[in-house]
Order: sequence, then C-alpha cells, then structure tokens
Amino acid sequence: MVVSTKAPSSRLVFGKGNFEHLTEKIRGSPEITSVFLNVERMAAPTKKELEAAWGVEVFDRFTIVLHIFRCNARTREARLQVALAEIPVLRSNLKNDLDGRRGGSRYIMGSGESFKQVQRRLLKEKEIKIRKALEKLRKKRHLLRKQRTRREFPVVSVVGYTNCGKTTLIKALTGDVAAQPRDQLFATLDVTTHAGTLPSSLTVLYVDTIGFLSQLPHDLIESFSATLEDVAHSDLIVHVRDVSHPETELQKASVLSALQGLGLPTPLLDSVVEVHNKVDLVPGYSPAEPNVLAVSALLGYGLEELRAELEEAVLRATGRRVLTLRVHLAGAQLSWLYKEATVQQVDVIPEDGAADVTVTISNAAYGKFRKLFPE
Ligand SMILES: Nc1nc2c(ncn2[C@@H]2O[C@H](COP(=O)(O)OP(=O)(O)OP(=O)(O)O)[C@@H](O)[C@H]2O)c(=O)[nH]1
Ligand SMILES: [Mg+2]
Repeated sequence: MVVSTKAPSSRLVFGKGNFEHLTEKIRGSPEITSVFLNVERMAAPTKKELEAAWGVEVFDRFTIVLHIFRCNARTREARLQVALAEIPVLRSNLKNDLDGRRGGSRYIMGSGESFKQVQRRLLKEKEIKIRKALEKLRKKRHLLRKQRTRREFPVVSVVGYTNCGKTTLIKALTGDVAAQPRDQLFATLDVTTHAGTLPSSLTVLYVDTIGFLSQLPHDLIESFSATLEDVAHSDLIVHVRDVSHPETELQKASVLSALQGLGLPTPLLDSVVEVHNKVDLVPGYSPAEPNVLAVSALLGYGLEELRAELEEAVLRATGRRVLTLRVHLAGAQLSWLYKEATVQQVDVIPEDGAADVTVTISNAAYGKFRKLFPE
C-alpha cells in the first residue's frame, strides 16, 4: 500500500483520509509492533500524536540510526559520540513534556530556578562534560597520529557506504583478526588502524572508518565527523563500493558528496582509488569505468592486483620510490639507508665487498643520498 504524504513537516504528516486509513490498518494488524517513518526528523508532538493514534512506537530516520549506533558503540569514544547526538532529542522531549504539563514556571524552593531551568541546566552540564571528554580523546588521537607520522608509515583510509565491505577488505589485505566484519549497518563506529604490507614489503596502515549513509541526520554527522578526522590526514583514500547493491550509483554519489563535505586536501580527493567489491555476487561483472579494480574481499579475488595498484598510488602520493642501489659494505651507506629509508632487501655480493640494497625512499632522501655518496 502506498499513500502520499502532505508536507512531511505538517503535524500529522498524512492527509486526513490517508491518516485514518493507515490508523485502521495499523490498529487492525497485531503483527505491526512499531512504525518507521522515513523522514529525517519528526517533531516531538507529531511523534506523540502518531503513537497515541496507532498504539505502537514510531521512529524517524534520526532515532533509528541513533538506535543502531547505540547498539554498536563499543569503545568509550563511540559511546560518547552517541550520547552527544542524543542531547538534542532529550532537549526537545524536555520542552515537549514540560509544555504539556504546564509545570514550566514552578520554582524549586530556595533555588531561584524553575524546574524547567534546572532540567535545562543539567542537560547543558551533561553536554559540556561529554564534549570535554571527547576533546581529551581527540587530543590523544592527535598525539598518536603524530607518532605515526614520525615512524613514516603511509596511511591508507578505507571509506565507503555502510555495509559495502570495508572491514572485510581490510581484514583480507592485512590478515588482522581484530577487523570484525558483520552484516549490519554501521558495524564499525570507531576508526581503527591495521598494518599491512604491499608487494615491495612496504608497510602501510589501513584506517577502517565509519560507513556513510545518504541523508544521514545532520546532528549525527556533526558528532561523528570527528571520527573521520583521520581521513584528512591520510596519504591515500580507497573508496569501496558494493556493486551488487541495487542502489550502488546513488551510494557512490552520496559517499563522494560526504567526502567533499569533509574539507579534504585536493590532491587527496583527486587520487581516490575506487574499488568495486562483492563482484562474486554479480556473475560476469566488469567495471564500466576505467582505472577501477574489481574484487571480492570475501573470496579473495583481485587482491593481488589491488595491492599492486595501492603500492603505486601510495608511492606516488608520498613522493617515494622503490630503488635498488649498489653500496659498499665498508662505508656508511648501508647504515645511512637503514636510518633514512625503508630497507626491503639486501643481496650481498661478497667478491665485490658490496651489496644490492632495495629500498623505498622519498625523493628528498634520495637526493641527500646522492649528495653524500656520489656515484
Ligand atoms: N558476497 C560478498 N559479501 C561480502 C563481500 N565483502 C563483504 N561482504 C559482506 O558484507 C557484509 C558487510 O561487510 P563489512 O566488512 O562489515 O562492511 P563495512 O563496510 O565494514 O560495514 P560498516 O562497518 O557497517 O559500515 C558482511 O556480511 C560481509 O561478509 C564480498 O566481496 N562478497
Ligand atoms: Mg566496518
């Protein structure tokens, strides 16, 4: 049954006839235990009135997503983000409850504050406390990020629509059992980092991120955008797409517009590597676009090609290259390379007192090397 709505902002969402029709239907079906209204936000009085008429709970997009987030929040940071996102809901409930009871102007003895003011103040204090705790965690993450940069591992952020297979792909690329994919929306709510190796044995850090959702309620984006800060500090972005999903094109557009909204540096946005995942579910799949890699993270198809592509992209993005240099074992060259570059392989040639050393080296470091040790 499809019924049209009036402007979703109007009090009862539906016209009178449709509303009665729906009420009859819902009241007459005991198997309906709750109703989901696909609007971003429902005003508190609307929710109250619909629930009274239908006798079941009514959810909007915001409360559903919030509920999923609450169920999936595992770390302290994710729980705090959810608590922060809940504040506006509590605030609007408070307003509604107090207006309903007309208790707003009663004063609490001796305090000089009305009941309503006390409630508002407590909520404000709660909000400040959460924001402070989040700020502390953010600083800690900033510190970790600095340490990471010092160790110079390139960082690859894996982004995409929720449930597209980001965590599965990272697990397949790194073998890290800490990455736990699940068939759920927003299974990942925290940014986690997993180390993996590229073909030339260069170590990279993959950052698993929270999935995107189109029309994600605005307040939720704000709470969780902090979680995406790491993306801005990465060297490369991998955009994973579930090409078996009927709305894969819409999902892509939604992810790209969310990425634009994060204010990322242009070179980072321009070098996004697009990966088409779940090709095992689409027999004979071949991507229409060029420069796209088709994989099945679950079955392990196409991962070697992906690793090779990632290596090239990472080297390009970080101004590094892989070189094999002939060095004299007697001199300081080898220890210099160990210090200033990533040594991957050393093949000693005893009769020459030399070695062929394969390194990943930044262009700047290579320039210095040549200056210090002319050929
Ligand atoms: N058939 C098939 N299923 C896959 C593939 N990759 C992932 N999946 C399944 O898709 C579901 C979601 O995978 P996740 O890796 O948790 O997806 P995610 O993008 O991390 O999701 P969120 O963290 O919720 O945003 C799981 O049930 C996976 O097993 C694939 O290549 N083929
Ligand atoms: Mg995930």
